[in-house]
Amino acid sequence: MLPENLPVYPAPAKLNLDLRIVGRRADGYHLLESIFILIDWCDRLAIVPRDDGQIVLHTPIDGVPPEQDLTVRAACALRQAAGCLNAGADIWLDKHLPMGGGLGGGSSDAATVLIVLNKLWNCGLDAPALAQIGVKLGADVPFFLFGESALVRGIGEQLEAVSVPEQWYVVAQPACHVATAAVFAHPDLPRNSPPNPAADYAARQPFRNDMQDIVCRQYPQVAEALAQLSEHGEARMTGSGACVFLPVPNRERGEAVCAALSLPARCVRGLAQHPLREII
Ligand SMILES: C[C@@](CO)(OP(=O)(O)O)[C@H](O)COP(=O)(O)OP(=O)(O)OC[C@H]1O[C@@H](n2ccc(N)nc2=O)[C@H](O)[C@@H]1O
Ligand SMILES: Nc1ncnc2c1ncn2[C@@H]1O[C@H](COP(=O)(O)OP(=O)(O)O)[C@@H](O)[C@H]1O
Repeated sequence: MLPENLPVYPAPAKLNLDLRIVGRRADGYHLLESIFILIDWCDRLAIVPRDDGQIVLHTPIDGVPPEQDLTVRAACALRQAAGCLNAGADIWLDKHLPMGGGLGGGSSDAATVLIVLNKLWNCGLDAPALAQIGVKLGADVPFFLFGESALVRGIGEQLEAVSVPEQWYVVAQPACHVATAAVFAHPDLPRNSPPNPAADYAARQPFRNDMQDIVCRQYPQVAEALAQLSEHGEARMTGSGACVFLPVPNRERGEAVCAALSLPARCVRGLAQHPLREII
């Protein structure tokens, strides 16, 4: 899928271990408090600069026009912000993460492009400048640029590091795509969880996801996936779904749970840091 002999840049997925809606902005966007972690399930990208000013995605995704792909939008936004208007790039994306699954794949792809092209084009932008570009592409992009477990607040732009114990997870993939905007617009969505600014893994427990009940009502496949996973422990939905996850003590246990489910699932490990952390 990627050309041979080129460096491969990973774009890891995220899980929302805890997700609360604590209010709403004047423009209708919801204010969240969420513990985000990175996991070792990744899209893979190859990125090579070109000097004719063109940004070419060689691997368009079915149903996503290249100019709307978050990789291309990230490259264009960086070029604009850095003022290097003649910079171009060849981009190849080897997509592994389910789309619209609440795993943040598109945002992570965008973050990886920002990190890598900031170096390859010698833009010299610092992390806050990249995050400012990123949040306009997607609410989860600043988290991927932050590069470690975080308490994320606002709509995704306020980040604070959180120490999360090393952990394995089973991630199960119901056969549906959740329309995030419709879930946020639902009249019965809980919007008033009490704010709790403590960036502390233990103090925030028990974890929950304020979007989960509405999504389960509207998508029986998500409810069924949660019911199956819950037979093995405390399962929850990630983001606005559709994927659901279960913490497990080790890989062996995770593989055994996957084998017992009747839907696609994989055992993944939490990452302490983004694999590109050293070049962020
Ligand atoms: C809830 C999270 C948690 O990570 O879900 P996932 O997308 O990862 O599942 C994200 O914050 C999702 O943010 P984002 O990725 O920007 O959502 P989008 O699909 O772009 O938003 C679609 C629509 O949902 C509403 N929206 C989105 C984010 C937010 N904090 N409040 C909102 O009210 C807005 O109407 C927006 O136009
Ligand atoms: N590179 C990309 N990868 C995934 N989705 C993309 C990409 N570029 C644009 N999109 C669009 O963004 C939507 C949300 O993608 P994704 O980040 O995978 O979901 P989620 O926010 O639920 O984790 C997709 O349905 C797709 O239309």
